[in-house]
Amino acid sequence: MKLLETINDPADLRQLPRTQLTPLATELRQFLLDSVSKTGGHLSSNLGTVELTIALHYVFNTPHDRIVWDVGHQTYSHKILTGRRERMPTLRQLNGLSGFPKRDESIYDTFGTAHSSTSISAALGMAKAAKLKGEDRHAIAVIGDGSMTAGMAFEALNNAGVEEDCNLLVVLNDNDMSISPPVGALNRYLARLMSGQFYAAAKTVGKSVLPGPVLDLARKLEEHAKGMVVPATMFEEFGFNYIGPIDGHDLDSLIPTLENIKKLKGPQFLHVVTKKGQGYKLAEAEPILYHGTGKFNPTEGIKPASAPSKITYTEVFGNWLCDMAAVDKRLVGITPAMREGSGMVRFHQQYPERYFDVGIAEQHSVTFGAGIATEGLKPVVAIYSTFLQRAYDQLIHDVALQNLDVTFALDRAGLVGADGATHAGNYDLAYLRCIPNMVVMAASDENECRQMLTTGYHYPGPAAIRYPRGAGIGAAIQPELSSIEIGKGVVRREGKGIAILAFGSMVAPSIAAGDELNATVANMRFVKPLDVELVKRLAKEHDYLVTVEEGCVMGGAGAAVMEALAAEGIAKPVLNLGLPDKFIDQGDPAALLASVGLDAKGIAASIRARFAAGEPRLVVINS
Ligand SMILES: Cc1ncc(C[n+]2csc(CCOP(=O)(O)OP(=O)(O)O)c2C)c(N)n1
Ligand SMILES: CC(=O)[C@@H](O)[C@H](O)COP(=O)(O)O
Ligand SMILES: [Mg+2]
Repeated sequence: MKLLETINDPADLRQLPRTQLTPLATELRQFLLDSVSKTGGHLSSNLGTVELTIALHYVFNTPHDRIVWDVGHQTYSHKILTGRRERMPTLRQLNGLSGFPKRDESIYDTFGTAHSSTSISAALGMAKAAKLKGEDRHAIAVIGDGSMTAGMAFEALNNAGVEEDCNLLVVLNDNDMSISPPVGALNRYLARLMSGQFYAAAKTVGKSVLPGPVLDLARKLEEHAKGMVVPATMFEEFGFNYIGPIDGHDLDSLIPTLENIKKLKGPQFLHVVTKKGQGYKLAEAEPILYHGTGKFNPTEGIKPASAPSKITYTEVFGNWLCDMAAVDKRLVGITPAMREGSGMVRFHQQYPERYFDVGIAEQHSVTFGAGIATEGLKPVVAIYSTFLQRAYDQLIHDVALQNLDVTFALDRAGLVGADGATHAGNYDLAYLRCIPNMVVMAASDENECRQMLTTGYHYPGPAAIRYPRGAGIGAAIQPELSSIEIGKGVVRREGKGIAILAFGSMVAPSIAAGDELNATVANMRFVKPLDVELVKRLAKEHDYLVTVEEGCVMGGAGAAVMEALAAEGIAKPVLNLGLPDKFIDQGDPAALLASVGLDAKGIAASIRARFAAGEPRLVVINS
């Protein structure tokens, strides 16, 4: 029997002699590779945290001691060691394991994560709560170097450093990578810490004291960290006891160091150095490619698609950005750490001086853009819908209130599939349309996306263009940079009785539903300003109105239509279709849409169900 198969709980792990941990790590890494190659998932980060995960569960008494994983995209080993090994084939699929920690999935998942940089705050809260309740436990935040760049992480450090009675351990998992190469001054600082003599010295110390007195090591480590290389690290200035850097793949360094730290009181900071993709040569060489993968053959590695696939919205944006930058020198492109995901690799190559990866710092990215706009340049902030949630006040206070000319390219709008509820861009229409000065557009196809980007770019105030993850309907894209009229929708299908007012990605399935019901279908294009004239006309010429959006129904585009009707004093039966008032977990995007009735069949069925009873005109439609 394989060692890994004997571990169904961290308590089993803690029974193993230390000598078995290295073979266990080898098995675990192989299991991870096999498993992720069959399901897809975040491979590079998980390969990098195998030893760290084993060491944390081995040394700490989980789940009594709390581990909070930042982002949580590196928790597959944690899932495997905490009783979920056999469910790994269901990872990131409908009704399967989440790709992130989830409190209702396991008692070992102490805090739900997926948006980065929350772990120190959450772990500090747990540590403080333990003190208040008189409970003796450790709280451990494991945070990557990329996630460490966010303001939230520093807000938490600032707070934690003075909480001297808290048993908080922050483990900085430093692999010198975000999704893309890391950026910024913190990265430089960490590189300086790592390049010092101390790294080698700490490893030697870790080994030489085994199995000697543990407190000795702690003292030695402290001496080294504080005196021999850097007088005081930034983390010590924050009030932490800084230990490291140590080799995060060396269990003989990790375990004694963690055992020592466990005995220390107050806020501790352990700096471990790991390699993204560790143990799988292809991922080590190309950690970005293997950051998030689909299914692949591990022997061959990820191969470029043989047949050209349909262009994605992300590519539409990336191409537009380069084309617009070529004709307008004022254009500046900003990404908060999502160069690849947002389609900005080519722009970075072609216009390095106008490209800004600001790190995982969504709030800063928006206000940075606002500052650039005040000087007459034209910032385009490319940001996933879900991550713009982080920068809501910046959007209102810094951009919209001053009516600054910032264009927001909102990728991953609507359901995103395998990442699930944490990453779904379901709220943007609702949270954007209530902000004065904003223009808010939802693209229904690739060409319209390009036109909307141009329209938003030329609009002299804040404008947001939302588009979904993946490919669109395959519309031909016109090369010119043409605009559309702001606040005007278009009727795409003339029918009778029912008018479907569709937004963005819901236009195509609404047309198919319209064909089935002989309904009129309008592509509304703008959520703000809404085409009120079109709404009035459709209301006048039809008996029933239906709004359809891939966004939350509450407060969304359909609500905008209802408000317009009320403001005009028009009473009309209206059905609002969109995402329900619940979080939707991971799964195949098409299946998820169908599950909430947002495919053509579901739209038609909802319309029939809503308007059939006692509505004679529908008898005509159905006949
Ligand atoms: C608030 C937020 N912004 C962006 C992301 C997208 N994202 C996920 S992982 C990641 C890189 C994180 O780097 P690091 O913490 O160093 O972990 P690593 O991937 O190196 O293991 C980014 C940018 C996110 N999850 N949350
Ligand atoms: C963990 C995380 O936030 C990212 O890695 C995210 O999963 C990327 O999503 P996309 O695959 O949609 O770019
Ligand atoms: Mg990293």
